[in-house]
Amino acid sequence: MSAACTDPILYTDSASCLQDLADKTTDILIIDLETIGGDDALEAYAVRCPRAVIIAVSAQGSVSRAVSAMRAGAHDFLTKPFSLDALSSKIMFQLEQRRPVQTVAALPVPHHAEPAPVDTIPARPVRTADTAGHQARLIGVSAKMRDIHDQIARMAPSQAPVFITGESGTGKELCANAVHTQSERRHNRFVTLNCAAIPRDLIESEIFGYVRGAFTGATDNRAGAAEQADGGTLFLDEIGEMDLLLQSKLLRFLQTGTFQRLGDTNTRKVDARIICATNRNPVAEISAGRFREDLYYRLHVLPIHLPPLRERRDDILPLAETFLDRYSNEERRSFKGFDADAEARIVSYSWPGNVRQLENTIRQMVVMNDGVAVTYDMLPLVIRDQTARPNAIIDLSRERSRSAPPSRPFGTIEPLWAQERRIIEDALDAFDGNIAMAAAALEISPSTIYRKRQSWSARAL
Ligand SMILES: Nc1ncnc2c1ncn2[C@@H]1O[C@H](COP(=O)(O)OP(=O)(O)OP(=O)(O)O)[C@@H](O)[C@H]1O
Repeated sequence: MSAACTDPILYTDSASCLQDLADKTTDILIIDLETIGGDDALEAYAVRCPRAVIIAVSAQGSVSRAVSAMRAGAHDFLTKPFSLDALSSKIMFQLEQRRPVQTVAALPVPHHAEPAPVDTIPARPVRTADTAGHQARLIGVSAKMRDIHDQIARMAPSQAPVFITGESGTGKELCANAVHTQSERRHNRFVTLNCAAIPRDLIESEIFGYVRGAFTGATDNRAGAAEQADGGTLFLDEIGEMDLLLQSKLLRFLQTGTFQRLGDTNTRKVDARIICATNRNPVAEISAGRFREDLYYRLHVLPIHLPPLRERRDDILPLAETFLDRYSNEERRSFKGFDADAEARIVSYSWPGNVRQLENTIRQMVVMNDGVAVTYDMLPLVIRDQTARPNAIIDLSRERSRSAPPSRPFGTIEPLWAQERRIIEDALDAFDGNIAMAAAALEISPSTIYRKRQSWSARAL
């Protein structure tokens, strides 16, 4: 241990330790949980020293205590009193895991090729797509989209991470899939994990998996998205939704290719190319302290920015025609195209919800009408009338709940979700349905608004 630890420093108060850690490179942290004030405080250390080995020690030696410390960022746990030998072997083990990849591969560390424990159950069905054909093609004829196609073709053969930005509905997931299907990884899986769609405290187990007993309800061993994407591509959508602690774990994964399932002491190694996407401004997120700068630079190797649809109007008609064709076939309608007035309106509309809004609009129109040509009158009111709220078309549940009597289980007290809903809807009204702007004004992420809307729809059913 003395060979591994040079210049050990003993701190007896948390504040000065944290202060010093900001300026020092620290390899090993041995943290007494009772001294620092528990798991919440431990997170601060893990965030401050993402590369350090963290061994938590505590007088309370229960399994749940150890698991919660490890969820808060510790790599291992020791119950007091412990021998120096025990501490030393845990540190040496953790340091071995951090050796460069070729050394780790040579170690007898459980690799993904390790025979699955008998009680291992299949990974949670994270959304995946394999070779081309299971996902729609990324359509675009505008100069901006031609440039994107060109970037995708150049980036696909690389192993480097791709960082995709763009407003919601601009096609970031489709773009990520195009990178995968044009790469040599296309024969393996494309695994998508939408960080905005799962509760924050479950994101880690969804990415890295967990072992039985890691937390209440973990009754089996489960592989996470990273393991499912071995040999293929892991697409982390809405990466801005990850909390800082998990960001530091992701950083470790990117640096070493290794990770541990939640509650596991075995280190696993996978070869997954990472593509991530966000509809937030990553630089602003870094300034606001919500996104780790070092993680950003790790991920932001091959950037792609998808422009909003209103900035590439040449794409609108080809997209609209593709969707018309697709949904006419699906719904058994006879539409063959748009008449001149309908076409002019579709092309001039601002499409604040981007391609997703265009696709939903065409689909809705096809379901509600039939004929050879789409006429101006068939267009939803919000498209015909530019002054109408643009989100009306996609938010039928909201109208339904507005006309429904308010649910007030405790007399005059409005439930929190309803108050929240009112505030969000007012902000949407103030910005003419523009989710990105409403979210910015409320200082929340656009995906939070989407998520809330989903939960309101579920209540309205
Ligand atoms: N260029 C395109 N060609 C064909 N379809 C597209 C294109 N761009 C987007 N779409 C379609 O629009 C919808 C939204 O696309 P996608 O989910 O990729 O957007 P996103 O930017 O990832 O959205 P979010 O940020 O909300 O996750 C999907 O149904 C997708 O198939």
